[in-house]
Amino acid sequence: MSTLQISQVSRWFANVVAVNDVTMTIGPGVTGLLGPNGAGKSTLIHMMGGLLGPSTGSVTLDGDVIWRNEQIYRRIGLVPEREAMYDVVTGWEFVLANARLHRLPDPEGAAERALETVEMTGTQDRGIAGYSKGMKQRIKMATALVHDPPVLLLDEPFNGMDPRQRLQLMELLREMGRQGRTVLFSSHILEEVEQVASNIQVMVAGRHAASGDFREIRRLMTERPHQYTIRSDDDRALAAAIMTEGSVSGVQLTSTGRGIGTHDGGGALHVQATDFAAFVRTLPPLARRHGIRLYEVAPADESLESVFSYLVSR
Ligand SMILES: Nc1ncnc2c1ncn2[C@@H]1O[C@H](COP(=O)(O)OP(=O)(O)OP(=O)(O)O)[C@@H](O)[C@H]1O
Repeated sequence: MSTLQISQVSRWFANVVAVNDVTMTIGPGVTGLLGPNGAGKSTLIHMMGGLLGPSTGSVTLDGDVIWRNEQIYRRIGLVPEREAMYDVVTGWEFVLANARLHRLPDPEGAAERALETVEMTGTQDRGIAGYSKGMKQRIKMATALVHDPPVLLLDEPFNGMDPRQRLQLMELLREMGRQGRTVLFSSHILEEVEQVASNIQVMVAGRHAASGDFREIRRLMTERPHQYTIRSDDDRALAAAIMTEGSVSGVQLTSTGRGIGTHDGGGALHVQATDFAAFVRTLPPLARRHGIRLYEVAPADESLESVFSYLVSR
């Protein structure tokens, strides 16, 4: 059982701060590292995998510093995001070469086991150049697993996979977690992370924004104030009616200048609801009671960015 500890870690590149004062603990089982593009996930994974050193702070595995510690690399397997591989060799040759680089006592046996784990024995003698994205991903996975490491790090492993390959990889990661390995993978898709990870760490703009199981992360996201844009045949009357609702914390009317109160095609009502479920439930009967016709109710801030910025600003 292995534990990665990231303590007050920052990493910058010239004047770009990629990772900003992050502290987190990653234990056995599957952890999802969730965050939008540019959040610093790859940089953090590279530091955990020993490819990069932190500018400040420390990254350790079971108490041992990872950076420039050759001995520790035997305990870590890293599946990088980039595609580049030695296309001229076969899957078997590639995995075997990695087994030899690790100076394993039985490189052939290790390569065979790793290829079996990722279900690539049937196609292991074909050139990598002819593999699909998912197959390449599995070969990368086999090279990361060839020395049977207790820690497995994967950078955006589901990118470019078709649904079937995605399900297979999810099952493989779950299995690795069940075996007691410490598995961490990055993703920018909450649903993906939810399905595999028992623990989620959220990163936004280089900072550690939240952590917990998917229920806690979901709750943080759904209980945040929701913004809606509403169009109706009488926005002004609707605004007045909505203001009496307990689930609403703010109402604002905008118009195109042709008069508020009648639907002129450009005006709208902007509502901030604190209780998302209650608001959605009460709006239609409320409009009916006041004889107002609803044309459109649209969430105004459903982008991933806004969800994450909310998490960060808590
Ligand atoms: N080698 C580098 N040199 C300069 N800037 C870098 C370098 N590596 C990362 N960055 C910058 O650090 C920030 C975080 O990048 P990082 O790749 O870690 O994020 P990410 O969450 O993995 O995003 P993505 O999913 O797009 O890879 C970005 O602004 C990126 O441009």
